[in-house]
Amino acid sequence: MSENAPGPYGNASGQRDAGSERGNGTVLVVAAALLDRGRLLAARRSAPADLAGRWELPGGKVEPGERPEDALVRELREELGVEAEPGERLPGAWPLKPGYVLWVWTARLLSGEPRPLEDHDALRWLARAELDSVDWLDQDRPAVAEAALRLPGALPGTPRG
Ligand SMILES: Nc1nc2c([nH]c(=O)n2[C@H]2C[C@H](O)[C@@H](COP(=O)(O)OP(=O)(O)OP(=O)(O)O)O2)c(=O)[nH]1
Repeated sequence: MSENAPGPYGNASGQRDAGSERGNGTVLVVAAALLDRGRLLAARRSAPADLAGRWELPGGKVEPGERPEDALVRELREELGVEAEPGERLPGAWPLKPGYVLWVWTARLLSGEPRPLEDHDALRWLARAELDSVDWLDQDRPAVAEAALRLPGALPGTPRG
């Protein structure tokens, strides 16, 4: 996989975190579809005000020179207090606010129990049928739908077999 910033969003404008830019003006945000015992971890943001109270996949911005997978491991350690191992990258690159793009990996817990140490004030493990029970950030919904495909159990209304 390319280590470079995703291309299609390179001309996006708006306020950005210059320290996290990856050379084409796009800030790469990495997040985890942390999967454990058939459930996905959802995290409720505590800041900034416009995102607080909404649910997301835990993660954060890739720092200059940092490999995205390393950033993911670092963010999960800082935010949740766990050691985790990235698995597959979900197909897709999802635009967030202007100038930010989201890449998501599945991840599995190696040690620790997630706690909302930073950026979040609540965590929930959700089975596939429970994914709609939290108010996801709008921009996260496509990534969550992709992650849902990695959870066991049919979606309501999906024919079996
Ligand atoms: N981590 C994460 N951020 C998301 C998601 N969806 C979404 O719009 N964002 C936005 C929120 C922030 O504007 C930006 C990521 O910032 P962050 O605050 O999580 O990153 P960070 O831990 O590196 O931040 P910082 O406090 O070090 O600046 O992307 C998501 O699912 N996960």
